[in-house]
Amino acid sequence: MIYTAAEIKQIDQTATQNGMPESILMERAASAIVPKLPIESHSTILVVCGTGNNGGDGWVVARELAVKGHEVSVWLPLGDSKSEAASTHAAYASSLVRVIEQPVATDIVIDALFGVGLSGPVTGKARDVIEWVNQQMATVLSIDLPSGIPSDHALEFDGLAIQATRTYCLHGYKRTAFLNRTSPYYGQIERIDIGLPHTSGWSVLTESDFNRSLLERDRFSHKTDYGHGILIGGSRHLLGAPFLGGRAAIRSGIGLLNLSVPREASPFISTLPEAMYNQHTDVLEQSYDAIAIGPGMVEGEGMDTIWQQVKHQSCPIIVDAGALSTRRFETRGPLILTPHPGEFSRLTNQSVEEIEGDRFAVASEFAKQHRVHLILKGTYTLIVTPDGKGAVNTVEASALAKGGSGDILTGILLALWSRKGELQSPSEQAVLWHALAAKSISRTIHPASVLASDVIEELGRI
Ligand SMILES: NC(=O)C1=CN([C@@H]2O[C@H](COP(=O)(O)OP(=O)(O)OC[C@H]3O[C@@H](n4cnc5c(N)ncnc54)[C@H](OP(=O)(O)O)[C@@H]3O)[C@@H](O)[C@H]2O)[C@H](O)CC1
Ligand SMILES: [K+]
Repeated sequence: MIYTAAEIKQIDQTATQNGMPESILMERAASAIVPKLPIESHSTILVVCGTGNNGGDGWVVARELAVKGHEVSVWLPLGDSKSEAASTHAAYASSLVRVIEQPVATDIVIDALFGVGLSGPVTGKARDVIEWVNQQMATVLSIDLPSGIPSDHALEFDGLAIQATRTYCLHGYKRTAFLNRTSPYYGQIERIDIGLPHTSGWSVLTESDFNRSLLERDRFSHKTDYGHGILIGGSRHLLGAPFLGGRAAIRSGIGLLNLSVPREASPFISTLPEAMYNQHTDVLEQSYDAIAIGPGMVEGEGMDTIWQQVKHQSCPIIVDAGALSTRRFETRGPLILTPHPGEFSRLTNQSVEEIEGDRFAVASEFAKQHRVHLILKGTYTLIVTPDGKGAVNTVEASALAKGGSGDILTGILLALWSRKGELQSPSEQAVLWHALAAKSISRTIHPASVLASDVIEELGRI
């Protein structure tokens, strides 16, 4: 689960009001973190504590490590704790550890300077402290967040934060763990359960969330059980995209596929004989289980006429690439938009920087406002439902950073949305499958060298 700072504070406050004091939560955090710390018996440890509750967590971790016999120093560069819970822990812990005035080089630095209480870019003496930590050769282990990293968005982030080796995120992840600008500071991330209830609208997708039964087939099934979709794509100069999407749809198990392509694509039809063909100028007569429109399309070239027909269909409609260029949100069935940040910038009139700096909020707002399913592509693709809730894909695959990848995702989406509503979250599963196939093929072919078609062939191998 992923939380904003305000959500964490709310959960914290509810717990406190119902008899679960912050000091106990700190205790829980520390006892969950300490066994996970990559610390050897001879390691020297410096815990850098700030004045808030993040510092309080640091104090309890320091105490526990000292009790276990480690050599621990605590540095309070910003002065004594201001929080009551943290001060209580500090009072006892300071009798067990060495409190130092000047920092010394150690093997391990535990960063408990700032957590979700940081607001805006770091000011004052803390800037020097962060720079000092970043100059050390030590393994840096951050509690909750790498200090200096904001929790929710990167819009005001000025680049000054602790570079962690590893970050232990309390209760849930923070949004900035999945933004391009801030995620590198986290190092490896690990979530720490502190026994609070989960209430977030955002979840994290990992490899284990991929539903492997997607690939199962009933021995008595028929092609119509797996859906009939149509992919409309291509333009005079972009003829490959619909074929990539179509092949991906077939490799993702679609029962029947129509490809609607421009007349100029005729020479390529023999490359995908498994599909049935239409031309863009044909009337959409049949009803389909899902429609995908856009790969390789450009504005003009009959797009408006095609859209007029498509929008009256009541099945799910996946809109990608060229078909995203105009704001078409009125459909009878579910509408699934798949922009990359540049396309999303044109849809929202916000800059790419604004979108990338605050993806979760911008994507959620847009999905709610237009009542659409949104797949905002990127290293951490967001999959948002019309209620503004969503998931972030954390299966990273650098092989996807090339032309053709989006067409493949559209094909997988078409196949999964065609399956007559039997799947729980077709968009999430499609994004995962796409990333897993790319990750899998990258084990035998270097990611820089992987072709979009290689990813398609891998779909059936994971
Ligand atoms: N439910 C949970 O997950 C729990 C998490 N816990 C931990 O508590 C912190 C949050 O603690 P909080 O006290 O709210 O805040 P911090 O410790 O992160 O930081 C507060 C101090 O930061 C100073 N500050 C704020 N902004 C700036 C800035 N731009 N530059 C410099 N300094 C800044 C602020 O100082 P002021 O003098 O301005 O007030 C505060 O002193 C959370 O992250 C977890 O680690 C709890 O353990 C309980 C449960
Ligand atoms: K921290």
